[in-house]
Amino acid sequence: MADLILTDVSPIGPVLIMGAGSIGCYLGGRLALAGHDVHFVGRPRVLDQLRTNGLTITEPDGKTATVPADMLSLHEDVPSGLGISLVLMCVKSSATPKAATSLARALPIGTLVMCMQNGLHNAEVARSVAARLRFLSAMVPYNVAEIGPGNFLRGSGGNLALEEDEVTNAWLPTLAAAGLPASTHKDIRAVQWGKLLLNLNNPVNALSGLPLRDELLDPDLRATTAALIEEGLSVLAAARQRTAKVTPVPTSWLPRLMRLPTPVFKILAAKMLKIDPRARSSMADDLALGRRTEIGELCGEVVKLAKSVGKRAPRNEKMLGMIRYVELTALAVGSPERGPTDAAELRKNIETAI
Ligand SMILES: NC(=O)C1=CN([C@@H]2O[C@H](COP(=O)(O)OP(=O)(O)OC[C@H]3O[C@@H](n4cnc5c(N)ncnc54)[C@H](OP(=O)(O)O)[C@@H]3O)[C@@H](O)[C@H]2O)C=CC1
Ligand SMILES: CC(C)(CO)C(=O)C(=O)O
Repeated sequence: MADLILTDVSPIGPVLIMGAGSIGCYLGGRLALAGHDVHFVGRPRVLDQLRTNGLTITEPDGKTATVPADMLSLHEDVPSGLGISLVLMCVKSSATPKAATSLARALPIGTLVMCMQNGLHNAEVARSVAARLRFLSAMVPYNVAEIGPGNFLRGSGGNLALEEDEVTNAWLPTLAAAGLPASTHKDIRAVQWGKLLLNLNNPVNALSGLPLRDELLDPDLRATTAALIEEGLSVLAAARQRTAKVTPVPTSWLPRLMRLPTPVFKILAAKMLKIDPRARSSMADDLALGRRTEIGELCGEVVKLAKSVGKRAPRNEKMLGMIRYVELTALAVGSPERGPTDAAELRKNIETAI
């Protein structure tokens, strides 16, 4: 039953979603449900599902709504001449250069592109290949998973964070009215680093083969993530890089919190555990589909920052190597050939990395 309602067409110009995947379909779906003219650029694999089933959005409280297939504007290439007023860049980081190039070929000079991706440098990378467009950074705090054909579930909470600029400030009411509350931030880099520290859980989640909630309830897996975050925090301190708080508790508390016994963790981290039991990390999706992951944009950034201040980050180096190995052997985690990584062994590997 549809609990959310398609509303009237809005006064702003069309929005283009570059990369119709989990995040793109959720954000674009919310805007379409609010009556905006949304154009989705994606792969036939995803677009065919949307053509057959429409686009369904499910919220954490179970509320669901569908944009019918005949109301979706789906494209395999970036369309030109539509007067696009905003692009949401939702491809994985490794796809940014190609996606930015395609956008620049089709869209007018100065078109606003908000990079909604994890990691730190997508906007700069995009600018370096497509300087004629206006790329800004943003951060998505919540998880989105495809739970059925064309059905995208937001599995956790939080508000979008956008790089502060007069143009992003102007978009806030529109986004909020579409159910996408957002705030703007002068120091978006600090926000991105805060999110990156949380994303150090992505490889642990991906290797575990478990949904996020189950993974966070395993003490060895939590301790593995805690070890990666702890190292990240010490590198950030050495580099004097600020991080913004992106969780209910300050990021610096996370290692201690995550090492608590599970019954205590369950109580103290109750808000953090408000995750749909089906939610998994974006890196788990990548490994399951045999795709390149964003490990270089996550653990790789900690390793790079450490080098820049004459240090090393052995735990993040180790995790980077482990994920690269899985990518190279291209066997899905959880498949009979590979199986999930043993939690206690993973913890030992990371905690003792030198
Ligand atoms: N999923 C989540 O819960 C969260 C994800 N993020 C971040 O958001 C970003 C997007 O993640 P997510 O939505 O999970 O990724 P998905 O892989 O689900 O979606 C991206 C889609 O874009 C497609 N694509 C890539 N390049 C192009 C192109 N040039 N033209 C058309 N389509 C293209 C991809 O196809 P193909 O696979 O063929 O490349 C894929 O279908 C990532 O940086 C991720 O870290 C942030 C917060 C939460
Ligand atoms: C929301 C979160 C932290 C979930 O792991 C994420 O960013 C991801 O899956 O990439």
